[in-house]
Amino acid sequence: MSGEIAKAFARAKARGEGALVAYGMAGDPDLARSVDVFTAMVEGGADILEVGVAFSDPIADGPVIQGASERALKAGSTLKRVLDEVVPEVHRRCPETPLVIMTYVNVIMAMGEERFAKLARERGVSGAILPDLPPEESEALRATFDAAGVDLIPLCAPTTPRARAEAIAKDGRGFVYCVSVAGVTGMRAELPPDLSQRLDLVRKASPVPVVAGFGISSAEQARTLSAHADGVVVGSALVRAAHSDGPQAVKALCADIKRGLKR
Ligand SMILES: O=P(O)(O)OC[C@@H](O)[C@@H](O)c1c[nH]c2ccccc12
Repeated sequence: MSGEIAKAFARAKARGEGALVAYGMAGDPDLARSVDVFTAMVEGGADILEVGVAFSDPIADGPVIQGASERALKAGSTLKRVLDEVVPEVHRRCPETPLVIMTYVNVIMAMGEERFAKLARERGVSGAILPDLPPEESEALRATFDAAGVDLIPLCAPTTPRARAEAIAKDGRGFVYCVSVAGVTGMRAELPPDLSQRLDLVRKASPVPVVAGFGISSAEQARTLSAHADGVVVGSALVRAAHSDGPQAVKALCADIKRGLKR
């Protein structure tokens, strides 16, 4: 375990707050300016940063993040450049805030799992989220990441059977990412009514914190979920704010959602 992620959740909890995991696309609109977006998230109160690395076929992403992914690729963003140019600078500016790489398995395989884990750790990465990682491969990859000190953060979906969700949670590193809705990333007006109950079940089985993500964009949604989760992930709403209004809007939206997470 990297330890930094556990500490970030503990700090939020000690302040009586749920944690905000803020997602941004590294390289959107370009590498240097995405560093300013991540910095603004932390200024707005984000507890953990999810650093998106663009991939040409982002199957789990809706239109907002797909658009960001295309802009990032056009700006020349690659995993190597994100680890060389984005992660170290965000880590230097925000040394307390754990950084989690979020990308697709192919991107990691192209670099080599071991090389990625070692380089990521050296540059200041605490964990990784790989939504298309097949379950059969997760054990081997978890061992490789464990050896380097990078937490492989598991996801569970609404379609994951209860026993399976509990097993996933028991092997969780960093935190468990509970996906709120079946489908792709993107803001939603309504979250499923059984989400709270699912979170309660996973949380009971989980030795690590549990967060809800997908579809969350408002303080009100964050408030509802904070009774059932240790934190929430906000992605598309922040990516949209960054694209249309820039870092100050990102900071304001993070601060607003953090208000919803006060217990
Ligand atoms: O965009 P949303 O609906 O707020 O969801 C979070 C999400 O963006 C981030 O965690 C994420 C971006 N791409 C993903 C792909 C799969 C799982 C999670 C993600």
